[in-house]
Amino acid sequence: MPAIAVDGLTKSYGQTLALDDLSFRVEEGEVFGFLGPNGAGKSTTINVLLDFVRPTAGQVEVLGFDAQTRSREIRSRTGVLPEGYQTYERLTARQHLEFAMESKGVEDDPERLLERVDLVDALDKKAGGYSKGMAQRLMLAMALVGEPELLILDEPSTGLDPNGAREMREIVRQENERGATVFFSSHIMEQVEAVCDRVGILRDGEMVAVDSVEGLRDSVSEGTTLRVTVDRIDDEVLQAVRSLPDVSNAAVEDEQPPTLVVQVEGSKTAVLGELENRGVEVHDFSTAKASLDDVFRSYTTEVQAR
Ligand SMILES: Nc1ncnc2c1ncn2[C@@H]1O[C@H](COP(=O)(O)OP(=O)(O)OP(=O)(O)O)[C@@H](O)[C@H]1O
Repeated sequence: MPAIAVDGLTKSYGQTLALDDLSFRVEEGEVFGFLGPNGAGKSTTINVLLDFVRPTAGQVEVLGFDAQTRSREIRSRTGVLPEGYQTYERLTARQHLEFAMESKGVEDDPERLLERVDLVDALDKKAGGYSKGMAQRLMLAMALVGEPELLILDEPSTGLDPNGAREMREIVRQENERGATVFFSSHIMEQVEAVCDRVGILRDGEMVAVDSVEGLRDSVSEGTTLRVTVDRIDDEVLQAVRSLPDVSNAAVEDEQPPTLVVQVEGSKTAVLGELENRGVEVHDFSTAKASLDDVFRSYTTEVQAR
């Protein structure tokens, strides 16, 4: 049974088509990153999963339960960190957690939860005085209440400094090791790259790619960037490299020392071999995979590089 099964989900807000026949699965036990630019439909999708928003068309199941008719069962088994959190100024962290326990009908230990998110010092402090990062940590602790089967985190690193973001990633890993499925939306490539088994990229309400980070990287045309430092580059050499079958682009990056930057689809040895055949001495070379940022840009900008 998939943890999340979305089939033909469409959502219109009046004239605005927020989700357009969206289908995807999140398998049990995986960490799934849900990426997309502003307005792509990430929050709308999450709101449908939790039955805060009703679909115009389509089927949605979460943990095997229909999202519309069995939302109570879903919510009691799911930990949610919503976008645009709101803490209650007059309640302490402990009271927030007690409230979360009560509404889910589960028992948990507020102190242990706050230790996990590094907020135990604020146990009995009112949330009115919290920084943004503290409030976000508290919301995360609330999502963790009762060891949920599924965690849905909407932009979880909002308001967190780099340390907080790292700790958040660590918590995602721990929760996943304990057996939870994690579904989180983000604009932040690093977050997704570091913890996700698979990534789905949403654009204008449609899923334009779903794959592992590695698979997505391989799918964009600039698969690997090869940077070669040589003793000389002339036009003839450059043209010869450009006309190799696996090369999509080649350019002179630097004159001193002469450096070629080559986008290769397949093996880099053909490039190095061609240079050698032409009597060009290779001093040094390095390869870099397309970053997830490149992948994201290639799938979500108007003129797709594919
Ligand atoms: N309640 C609403 N009423 C009208 N239009 C809405 C409503 N909620 C969302 N939309 C529209 O639906 C589209 C998708 O919005 P959504 O908030 O789901 O995107 P998102 O990917 O979560 O964006 P962001 O990254 O900015 O949070 C947008 O065009 C948005 O303007």
